[in-house]
Amino acid sequence: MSARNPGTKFDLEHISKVRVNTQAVLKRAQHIQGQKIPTKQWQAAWLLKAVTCIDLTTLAGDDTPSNIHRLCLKAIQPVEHNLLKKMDMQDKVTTAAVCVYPSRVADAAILLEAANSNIPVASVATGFPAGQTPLETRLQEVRMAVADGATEIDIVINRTLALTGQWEAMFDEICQFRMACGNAHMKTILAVGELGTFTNVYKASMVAMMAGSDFIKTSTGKEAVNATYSVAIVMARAIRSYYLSTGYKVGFKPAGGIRTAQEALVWLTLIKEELGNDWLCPHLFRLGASSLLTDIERQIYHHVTGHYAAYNELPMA
Ligand SMILES: O=C[C@H](O)COP(=O)(O)O
Repeated sequence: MSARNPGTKFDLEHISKVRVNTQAVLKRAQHIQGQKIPTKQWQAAWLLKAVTCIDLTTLAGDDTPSNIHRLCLKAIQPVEHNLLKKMDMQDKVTTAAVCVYPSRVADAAILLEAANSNIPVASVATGFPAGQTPLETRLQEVRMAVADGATEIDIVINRTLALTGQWEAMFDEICQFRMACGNAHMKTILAVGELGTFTNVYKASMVAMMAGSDFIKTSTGKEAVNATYSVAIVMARAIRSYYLSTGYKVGFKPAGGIRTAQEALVWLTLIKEELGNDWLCPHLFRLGASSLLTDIERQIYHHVTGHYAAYNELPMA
């Protein structure tokens, strides 16, 4: 991770002045989508970069110790060794983190320690996904996840406070979550699909960063609308503006519904264009995804071998 963001004082004047130009954002998003993604010869390398930025996630009601173990083993070796060798990759490639519910943190932490891996365990918390539980319960959840071994905490904001314009109250809550995180890095999920306007998304991004978030994250993956390119542009502009005024680089994590290698390439392009190369690393960019890796593996296999035979699938006669 880069230097921790210590946060700033709550700046009501700055927050009240924010007005986002929706048309300009939509136009920019269209432009990014129409951009040429990396040429074929570079795509395997870009896809490998995407793998190293994935928070490999399972957030399901039927999660058990065994599927958490499988998730961790996949995070330790996300791409087959032979393929890496063919790409002249000597380094170990792992995903950036695993991301699980608080009750499953210990399962992941114990397995990763036994496997001698330092892949961080990220835990969602604070009443994920809706955040509609009492503040004390939400704080307690953060403390328990940290005690069980999570070194990254993905908190959800209180959308009620955002939608009723109580930005300072939201700032105060996030500051308390930050305290409860201790040394763990804090990613703040805005649940953009429930914030109504781009202006609210920008304001929520700013408040989250002022309160000391190390990352801002689009979505829980459980809202009807999750990570979109237009919302990402709004959040990236807020990150850039916060960096210019404080000198601190806050990370960005799109999450929810990201399933294909092609989308991963667009996300990397967007970050490169909006925030620059510094952000193209796991310290400042994560892809939150439960089912993206399979397609990336398939595409890497295709690029390396020249075949489109379905990787990890039975060959057709
Ligand atoms: O935080 C990560 C998201 O919950 C993952 O969403 P997804 O299951 O749609 O990939």
